[in-house]
Amino acid sequence: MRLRVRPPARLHGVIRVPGDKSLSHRALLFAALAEGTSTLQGWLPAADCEATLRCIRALGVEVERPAADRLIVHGRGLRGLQPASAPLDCGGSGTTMRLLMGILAGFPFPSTLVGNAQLSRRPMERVAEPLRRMGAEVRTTEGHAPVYLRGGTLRGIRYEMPVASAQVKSALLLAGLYAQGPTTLVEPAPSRDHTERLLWAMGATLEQHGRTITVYPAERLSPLDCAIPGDPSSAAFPLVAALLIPGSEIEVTDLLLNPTRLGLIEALQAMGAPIRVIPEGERHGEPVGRLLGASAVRLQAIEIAGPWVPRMIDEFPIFAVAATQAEGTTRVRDAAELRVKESDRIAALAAELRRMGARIEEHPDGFAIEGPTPLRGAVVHSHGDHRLAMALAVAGLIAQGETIVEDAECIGDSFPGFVKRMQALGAEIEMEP
Ligand SMILES: O=C(O)C1=C[C@@H](OP(=O)(O)O)[C@@H](O)[C@H](O)C1
Ligand SMILES: C=C(OP(=O)(O)O)C(=O)O
Repeated sequence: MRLRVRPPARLHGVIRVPGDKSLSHRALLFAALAEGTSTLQGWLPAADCEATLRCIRALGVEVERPAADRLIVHGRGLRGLQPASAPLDCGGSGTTMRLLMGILAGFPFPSTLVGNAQLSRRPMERVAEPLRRMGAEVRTTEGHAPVYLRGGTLRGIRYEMPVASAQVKSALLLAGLYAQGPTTLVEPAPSRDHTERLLWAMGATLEQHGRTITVYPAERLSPLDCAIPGDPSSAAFPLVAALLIPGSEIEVTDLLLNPTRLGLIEALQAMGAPIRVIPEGERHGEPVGRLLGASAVRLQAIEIAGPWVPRMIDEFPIFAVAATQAEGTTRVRDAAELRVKESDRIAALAAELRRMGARIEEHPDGFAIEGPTPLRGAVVHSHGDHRLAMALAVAGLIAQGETIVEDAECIGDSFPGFVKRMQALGAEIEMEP
C-alpha cells in the first residue's frame, strides 16, 4: 500500500486516536498474570499489540474479544502460564519480545521467541544479560532473536542500566516479581514508567527514589478493569500537521498525558507552538486529558539532548518534520537509540527528508536540521517503519506538489485508522494498493 498526499487548505476538527500502544501491551500481559478476569477497553488493535495477544494465547491464557478494541482476559495467576507448543512470534514488536523475556524468566519451562526480519536486527542482549545475572538461562542468536530462554528460580539483583530503556526496565521489573529478594534498577535517565504505575495499581510493591526503582517479589496481582486512553505518540502526527498548516486548529480528546511521554509537546511548546494540554484526571494511575493545537506563526530551532531524549524517543521522525520549518538549526544529540528501532531512524530520516529538499545532517547520535526550508513533493520510502511513514505523510501535507509514501502498510503497526482520521481533519491523503 502507498499513500498519495497533497497539501490541504487547513486541518480542523476533534479526534480521538486509538489506545496507547505501551499501555495496551502491558495491560494485556499483566492481566494474563493476574488472579481473576480483567476487562480492557480501548485496547489498541494494531499489529504490534496483536503479536502480544497471539503470544499470550499461545502461553495458555484464554482471551475473549467481543470487539476489536475490547478484551476479556482470564488471568492465570503469576505462575500459571503454560509452555507454548511452538516458538512465540513477536512479529515486529520490540516491546512484546523484551517484556515477554522478563516474564518467561520466571517460568521453569523452555521458551523460544522469534520475530520478523526487522525485529531480528534489534538488540536483545540488553535484556538477556541482566536476566542471566538473575539466574535465568538465556541464549540469543549473536545478540538477536531467536531468543531461547529457560527461567525458574531467580535472585534479585542491583543493576545499573546502561541505556534508558523502558523495555529493559520493564522486563527486569517483571522478572523481579519472581525473584527471591528485591530487585533494584538504576536508570541513566527516566524512561516511560507505565510498568511501575500499572503493577502498583495491581497490588505489586515497588519503591522509587529518583532514578532508582526497587521491585519486591509478589504472590499475586489483582485483575484490571481499564479503559486505555489514546496514544500521545499517535496524536503527535495530526498535532504537528496542524502546527505546520496555516489556519489549522485541532483537538485530541481522551489522551494519555503521562509526563514521561510528553517530551515532544514540551519541545514544540519551547519552539513557540500554540499547544494547550488540558488535564482531566487520572485513570489506573495514569494522567489523562485533552490536547489543543493550532498552526504556529513561527517556530524557533531548539536543541534536544540528555534526559529529554527518552521522553520523546518515538517522536523524532515527526519532530524532524517540524524542525524543517523552524528558524535556525535544530540539533538532536544523545539519541543513538534511534538507530536500533524499527529502522535506523537517523539514517532513514536523513535519506527521505533530503528527497523532499530538507537540509539535514546525520550524526552518530542524532541529527541537525536547518530551517525553515520549503519542502517539495517526492516519492519517499517508509523503510518498513510506521513512525517514518506517518512523519513523511505529514511532510507531504506541507510540501509543494504531490508526495508518494511507499510501503505505508506498516502504519498499521501502531496507528490503524491514521488515514481516516487525517482525512476527517481535512487532510488530502489517499491510500492506493
Ligand atoms: O516500553 C515501551 O512500551 C516502549 C519503549 C521504547 O523502547 P525502548 O525501551 O527500547 O527505548 C519505545 O521506543 C517503544 O516504542 C515502546
Ligand atoms: C520502537 C517502537 O516499538 P517497539 O520497540 O515495541 O517495536 C515504536 O513503536 O516506535
